Amino acid sequence: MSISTESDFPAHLQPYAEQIDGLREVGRVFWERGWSVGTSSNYSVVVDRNPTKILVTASGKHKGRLSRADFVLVDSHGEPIQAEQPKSSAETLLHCVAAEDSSVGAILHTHSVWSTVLSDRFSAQGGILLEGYEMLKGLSGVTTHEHAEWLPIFENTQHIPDLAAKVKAAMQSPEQPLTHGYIIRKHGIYTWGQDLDEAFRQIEILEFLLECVARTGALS
Ligand SMILES: CSC[C@@H](O)[C@@H](O)C(=O)COP(=O)(O)O
Ligand SMILES: [Zn+2]
Repeated sequence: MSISTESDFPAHLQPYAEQIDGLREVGRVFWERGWSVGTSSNYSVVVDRNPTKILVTASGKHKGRLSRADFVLVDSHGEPIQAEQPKSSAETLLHCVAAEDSSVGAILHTHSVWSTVLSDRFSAQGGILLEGYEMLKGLSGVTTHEHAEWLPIFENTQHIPDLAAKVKAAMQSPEQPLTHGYIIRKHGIYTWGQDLDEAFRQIEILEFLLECVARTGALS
């Protein structure tokens, strides 16, 4: 396991030490829960809005063992702000499209077993309906278990700009805008919040609800 020291903490990232340590803690917790095993997942925090600066995990890093150097600052188009940084997440553009909403301050992506399994099981329906659960109230703005949460499923692809364009259109859809997140088929979940705490809480709630759906199916 690599242990980071101040000497390998790049100077341009040092102003963001708090956010970086928050994202490293997310990686440790999600790894322990089996939601971010190996190099899967990516996480980000919006650290500036004028102009937009997003701190995102570097690509291909073990998310349970992120060092302080395993982060990249990108602009709103996913381009690195500073030269000589590691490569940012292969899915950086998915963070950028979510961050276009000015109320979004943090974006989290997990590769849990339940979201992966259910994304395939429900792909023909185009999404998963989560309704009737008390735990729905853990999602921002939801105040009753009678809420019906639609979690859309997008086809997986290795061409992230295409997927980012589809997610962007869905986020701006007047009929059914993406509110709390979405799933990528046989891949994982993306969610977000106004800050890292809110995004963390939302992924916990979504993971819990998906496990309920999956286990309910297994019982019938
Ligand atoms: C285990 S490979 C997973 C990747 O292809 C990708 O989906 C992922 O979540 C992590 O990619 P990364 O480029 O490290 O951010
Ligand atoms: Zn992924």
